[in-house]
Amino acid sequence: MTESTSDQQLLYVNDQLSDEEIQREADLYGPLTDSVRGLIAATLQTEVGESDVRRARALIGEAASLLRAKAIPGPYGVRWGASGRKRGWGNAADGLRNAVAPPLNIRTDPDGRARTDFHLGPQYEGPAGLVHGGVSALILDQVLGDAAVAGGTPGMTGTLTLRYRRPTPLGDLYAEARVDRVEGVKTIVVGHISGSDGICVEAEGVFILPRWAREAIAEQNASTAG
Ligand SMILES: CCCCCCCCCCCC(=O)SCCNC(=O)CCNC(=O)[C@H](O)C(C)(C)COP(=O)(O)OP(=O)(O)OC[C@H]1O[C@@H](n2cnc3c(N)ncnc32)[C@H](O)[C@@H]1OP(=O)(O)O
Repeated sequence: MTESTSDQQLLYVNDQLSDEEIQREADLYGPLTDSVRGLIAATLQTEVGESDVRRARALIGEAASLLRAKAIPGPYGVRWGASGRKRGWGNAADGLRNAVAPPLNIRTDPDGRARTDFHLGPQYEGPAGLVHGGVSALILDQVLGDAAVAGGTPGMTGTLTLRYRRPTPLGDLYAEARVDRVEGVKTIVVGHISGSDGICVEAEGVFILPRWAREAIAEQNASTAG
């Protein structure tokens, strides 16, 4: 195992928070994240005068100092509470505490399906009035990955193949994914994003349970059997 792999594994933390504590945190930080999303859109769209822009900068700086007074030093990582509920709240695609993440609320089924209705505002623009192709890839990577997790065969994205069939409009959109097949440590998932005119982007992903996770599971199984 390389040093960076073991450093990365330190970011998987079981912090034993109760479901009530997790919910309290979600109720506190979720709205903060939404406020910052609103700020990002306002920063993009504002046409106020120079003095108001300068005043807004000072207020934002004050808010950032307030929040930084007590903060974790690096990435959020992935945390589990006492009941096993997982929080990837720093995730760039759907982290509850990450204002960069599009506002996805992905629902999953244990048969290996995931879906989400979502809205992309002006901060996700690529071509004029249209969704940036990289943003579509980000969303599909997450939705397909969540389908693999829901089906019980999680993995890191090994390969993600996209076909941009028609321009994706900003606004109300839908994405879904399903596990197509499992081949050993590889889970092949297919999905798409659609808008009001139909499917805009199709995706196929190969999600692979990494070697270190396979070794950890094998060690756990050996110690249980022994
Ligand atoms: C707990 C999990 C967290 C689960 C987390 C859930 C969140 C999901 C959503 C977030 C998704 C992300 O952003 S993930 C971040 C982006 N992805 C990454 O950074 C991955 C970087 N790459 C890697 O870490 C690695 O290369 C892996 C894990 C992909 C594969 O490494 P490995 O595990 O050592 O693989 P290895 O033993 O050589 O090969 C196993 C099998 O996979 C095939 N294979 C190997 N690489 C690839 C590949 N890129 N694309 C296709 N197939 C591949 C091999 O041919 C072999 O097939 P066969 O001989 O068995 O047929």
